[in-house]
Amino acid sequence: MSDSERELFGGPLRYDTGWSDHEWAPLELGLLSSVRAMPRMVAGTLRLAWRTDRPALVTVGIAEAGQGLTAALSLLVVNSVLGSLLSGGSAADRVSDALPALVVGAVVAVVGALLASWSTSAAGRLEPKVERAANEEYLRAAVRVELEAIEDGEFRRLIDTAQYGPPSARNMIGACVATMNGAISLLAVGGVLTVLHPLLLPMLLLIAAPRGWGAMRVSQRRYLSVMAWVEHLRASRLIAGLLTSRSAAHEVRVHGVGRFLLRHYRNMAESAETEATRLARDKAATELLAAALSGVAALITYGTMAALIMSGRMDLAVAGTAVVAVRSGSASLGSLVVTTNSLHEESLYVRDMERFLAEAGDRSIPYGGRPIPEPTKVITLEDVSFSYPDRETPALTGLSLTIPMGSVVALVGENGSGKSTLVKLLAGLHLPDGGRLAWDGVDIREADRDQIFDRVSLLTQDFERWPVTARTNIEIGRPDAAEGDLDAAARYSGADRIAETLPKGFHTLLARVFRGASELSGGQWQKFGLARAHYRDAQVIVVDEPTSALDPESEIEAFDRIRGLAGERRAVVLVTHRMSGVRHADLIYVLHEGRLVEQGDHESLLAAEGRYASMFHMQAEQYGHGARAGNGAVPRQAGATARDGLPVDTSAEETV
Ligand SMILES: Nc1ncnc2c1ncn2[C@@H]1O[C@H](COP(=O)(O)OP(=O)(O)OP(=O)(O)O)[C@@H](O)[C@H]1O
Repeated sequence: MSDSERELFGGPLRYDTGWSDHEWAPLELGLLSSVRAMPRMVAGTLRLAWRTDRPALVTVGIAEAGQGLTAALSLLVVNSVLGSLLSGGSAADRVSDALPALVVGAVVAVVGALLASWSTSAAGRLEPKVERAANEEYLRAAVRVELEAIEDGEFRRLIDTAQYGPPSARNMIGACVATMNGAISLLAVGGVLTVLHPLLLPMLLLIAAPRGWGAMRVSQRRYLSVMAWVEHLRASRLIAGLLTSRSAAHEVRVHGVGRFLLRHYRNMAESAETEATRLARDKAATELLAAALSGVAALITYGTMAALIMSGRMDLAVAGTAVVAVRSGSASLGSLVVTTNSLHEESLYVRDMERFLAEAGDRSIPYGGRPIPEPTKVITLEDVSFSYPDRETPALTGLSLTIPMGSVVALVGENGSGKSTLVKLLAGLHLPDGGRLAWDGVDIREADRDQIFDRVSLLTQDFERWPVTARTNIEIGRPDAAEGDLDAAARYSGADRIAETLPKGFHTLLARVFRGASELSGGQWQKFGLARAHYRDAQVIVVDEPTSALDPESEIEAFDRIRGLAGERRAVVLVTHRMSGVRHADLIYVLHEGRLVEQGDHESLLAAEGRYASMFHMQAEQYGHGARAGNGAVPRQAGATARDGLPVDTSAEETV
């Protein structure tokens, strides 16, 4: 770590995401522990593949076992050929003796090649299927979990890590096939050697073990080097990004941050180079040590073999076969180490995904439940309380109120008073901790939640700006509708006029990052949001701060339109800090610290001179219009609007 990393970031720059927990995974396994962990990892992959495409898996299995058999057969062929070549007689006789075995060897080699390509094609078929199946399982589980799980930081980390599960499951197929291949060839070679001479197998292990250890160590060193580079690279990319970013451009120039960061950039590059040199030296030393150990083992093995041959206890042909076997066996072991390592790393992500699926299953929104009467007449809350898991003070306490259909209900209160939380409870996104929330007498805990979702239209402050076309941005309000009235929805909110100005009208992509796309202003987006809420055509329409980005004229229009959404069978629940929008609501609920403190219509609440009245007057007085003089009437014609769209008392204005 460089001084600059210490000074700028307080240490190495590591991500605080779920996947970063596994960044060091390849260093966790030693030679023995990887052998021990192999059956578990292979079994996990096989289970996944079995669920996805059994014929392909069986094909891979047969082809791999067949390849093991061909490896064993080819060793026996080598033994037989060497036996013929080293026997007595003329050279021509010896070669013609060896000919049948050579032909068998050629056939075995062809069969082996065919089996290898059969296995490759079946594994290639299996891999994308496994990834797709795992991806679908992951995404299906993710969209069904309760909102509370989504808001839980630990669970979010799990969702984040689990997204790497599907590609890892795919990679595991390849790694598993390679591991199986290595293990089967090793077994085949071991089996043949044992048959040829009982001492040959221990000799193979003796010579192959240092190679395996060396391969494992070199791969770990290489990984360590990559990781050291990654952290440096990450830090220098961050600095380079800041130096060229638009948002930092002002301070980079005026405050001299450019010079400061450039100095650190150079400092980090220098220490990265020093580290790279050190690692290269270390790697070379490890490789040398592994080669020396392997050389010593080879010396012992070949020395023993020579002694055995000279004492007549080993046939020369067997010794020749053993040399070939030892070479191919140690190569198999080397690649086995590498593939087991990657199998281990990938399996960690697959395990995370399995953990996610299990937890998501426990935290998912249940299917089915009691049906809700159609159409709903009223939503009632009786003594409802709700706390967020990580908060000590409840967000809502003892809340009793009703939302009758056919009315406009406004929720007002200071920041953090619980309005948005109440909205989430109404929409069925959270369940109350205490009390009862019922749709026409059906408690939400027992109700069919999908039916509730179906009857709610949600336009929140941070409603989604989908990176799709303008048209789909409205139609996504009810994505499965056979045919909705797009024109009426767009006309309703004024989105039609915005679409006219877009290069491809309603077919314009709304996402600045893509070529040919357009971006809307905040207020224009809100009009699309309103159109979406209209298009959804639901029974309960919840609008949370719908006008914060609108200009005064549009805001007044928007409030009129939102009120217009209410019908005999519909209710509009309006959350806003703009008191001008609240005035015409049929019912106003005033929340304070999670409790309902006042309720009534605008006139009665003003007359009560309580919290609502003081909030209303305070907002009006801010603009110096002496709202207390009148009843706080808000002009409904754009011409008489205050410049910022806040309540204006026209009679007071005349006085002023
Ligand atoms: N996802 C959350 N996790 C934990 N606490 C939350 C969460 N959302 C809101 N809260 C807390 O619950 C309380 C009520 O918040 P809520 O968002 O319902 O208030 P609000 O009246 O809508 O506020 P605002 O006017 O600022 O939108 C606050 O104390 C807030 O900090």
